Parts: sequence; C-alpha cells; structure tokens
Amino acid sequence: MIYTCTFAPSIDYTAYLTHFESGALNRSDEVYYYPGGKGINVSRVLSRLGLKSRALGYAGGFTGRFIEEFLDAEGIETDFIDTGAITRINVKIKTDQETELNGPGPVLEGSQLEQLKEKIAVMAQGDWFVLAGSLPSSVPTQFFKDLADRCQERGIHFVLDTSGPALQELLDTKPFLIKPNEHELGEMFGVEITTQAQAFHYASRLVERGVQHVVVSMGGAGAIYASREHRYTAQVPKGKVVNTVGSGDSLVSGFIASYIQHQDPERAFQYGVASGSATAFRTDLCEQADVEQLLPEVTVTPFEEKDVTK
Ligand SMILES: Nc1ncnc2c1ncn2[C@@H]1O[C@H](COP(=O)(O)OP(=O)(O)OP(=O)(O)O)[C@@H](O)[C@H]1O
Ligand SMILES: O=P(O)(O)OC[C@@]1(O)O[C@H](CO)[C@@H](O)[C@@H]1O
Repeated sequence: MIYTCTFAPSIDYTAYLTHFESGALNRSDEVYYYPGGKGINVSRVLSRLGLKSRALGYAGGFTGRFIEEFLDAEGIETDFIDTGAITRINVKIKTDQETELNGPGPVLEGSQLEQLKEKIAVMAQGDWFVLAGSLPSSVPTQFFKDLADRCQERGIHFVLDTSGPALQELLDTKPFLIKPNEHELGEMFGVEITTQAQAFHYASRLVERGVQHVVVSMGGAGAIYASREHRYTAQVPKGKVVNTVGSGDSLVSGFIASYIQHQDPERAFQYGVASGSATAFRTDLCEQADVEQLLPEVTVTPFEEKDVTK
C-alpha cells in the first residue's frame, strides 16, 4: 500500500487573469478549486496512473470537508485527522507569471500526533510512506524522525518531499527518495544552484549521507538523478506551460508508479519527468494519456563529470 501524508493540505484557489496589479481591484477571467498540498497531489496523480493510495494527514472545517469529498469522488481513500479548524486556502494567481499565497499549516496537539502514529502502525514491509509538503512548526522535528525511523526499521519506502529545517535532520534517516527543486537543494547547503553540475555536486553529498535516490527538478531547465550507482540528466519536453503547481508532486508520483512496476531508476526518472511536464501543461494535474504521450520526448542521458564546463 502507498500512504501519502500531508500535514498542511489546502484548497488551491487558482485565478487566471491577463494582468495583476498589486494594491488595485483585479478581476479574474477563470478560477479553479482543487484539493492541494503535496501529499494529496501525489495521491491524485497516483490514482490517474492507476495506483491506489491512502491519503493521510490533517484537515478540518468546510475546506477540509471539500478536500475529503473531492478525493472521495475521485476514488481516493482518505483517513484525515480532524484539526477542529479550517484548513487553509492557498491562492495561486496566474498571469504571464505565477504568484502564490500559501496559508499557514495547522497547529497540532500531542493527541492529534498520537492519532497519526496509530494510523501508520499498520504499515508493513514493502509499503510506501510519502511525507510531502510543509511541516508545521508546532510539531517537534523528533516526531518526523520517529516516523522516518519506523519506516527504515520496517523496510518501508520512505519518500520525502519537504523543505525547511526538519528536512536536514530527516536526511539522516536514509530516505528512499527525495525530490528537492534546485532552490530547495541550495537552501540545504546555503548556496545558490544554477547549473546541473552544481546540482549533481550537492545531490551526491545527499547520496553520501544515505539517501538512496535523489531527483533534483529544475523547472523548464530539466532535472537530474543521482544514486550510488547512477547519474542521469533529463531534458524536459517543450510545450505551453499553463500551471506548474503540483508538477514536482507529479514527478514524485510518476517516479514511484514506474519504480513499482519495473524497479528501474532510469525509467522511473524518465516517467517522473514526463509526469511533471504533463502537469505543467494543464490547469489540473496530469492524466496518464498525457504522460505516455510526452514520454518519448523526455531524453535521459548518463551524466559524465567530464561533459561539464563549470
Ligand atoms: N517550463 C516547463 N516546461 C516543461 N516541464 C516543466 C516546466 N516547469 C516544470 N516542468 C516539469 O515539472 C517538473 C517539476 O518542476 P519544478 O522543478 O518546478 O518542481 P517544483 O518546484 O517542486 O514544483 P511544485 O512545488 O510547484 O510542485 C520538472 O522536472 C518538469 O518535468
Ligand atoms: O505550503 P507547502 O506545503 O510547502 O506547499 C503547498 C502547495 O503550494 O504545494 C502544492 C504544490 O506542490 C500545492 O497544491 C499547495 O498549495
């Protein structure tokens, strides 16, 4: 079973307009409401790729109900813990640029954290646990470390896609996969990353620390993959970018879906990148047919240090 866990879900309210002026009344041409939060996006894309998952995490209020009902209508199993408060609404403004305003995550108490522990006590060897999205500052980092350690002890694939201070400490729990973008990877090391060579350099340091598969997404500039055995780069397909929100999560889903089928990291990387781009080219998350169509356009090549001019 694949479990996704979103501590801070959202409704993503996305408004499309030709021009946005800060400090003025703006009117949008089109708006969309989707359940959001990185783990939830992973569950939604997995479902489109034909894989069942259970979406765990914290939700509450009328927005929490909207998220649960929406996922239920898509046939996705949910098991959220009630926060007793309204789940955030994240505002995404699309003009020729993308502007985002994300709300704060929930404030959680010890008893609510205990409930999550009970829900994941049933996980078994070979299962997947995808911890994705921002982690509330009200939760001690040790709690996430305990979750990750439990995965490691029981042979559960631990996939980590988050940012911020907890990420550093969680790296020592040897996750199966992490997928920072180049900015998040740079933050981890206090540097700015602008080239694939730099991304490989720092991704390799994560591999040395024990992360099994590192994918660094670099938006339209492609992506890189590093593990102990292999290093690859991928070019992304060309297309009209409509909405990149959730494209990183789609990459994670595509990687997992392909890896489960073939246990081949190169194929999983290619399928992941195709899934990310398929999402970037739509208003909502990708469908399997889009991914399959883009797949041949994603070229994956082995990375050789000597190919790089720094
Ligand atoms: N301009 C683009 N053209 C083609 N594909 C893109 C573009 N931008 C993003 N993608 C696809 O989406 C993947 C993830 O993109 P990105 O690096 O922006 O992730 P991210 O910052 O984690 O995204 P998010 O947090 O919004 O989900 C890329 O590897 C690529 O496959
Ligand atoms: O505030 P966080 O948890 O870092 O990110 C939340 C979010 O921006 O990430 C998803 C896209 O990856 C969106 O669905 C959601 O609104």
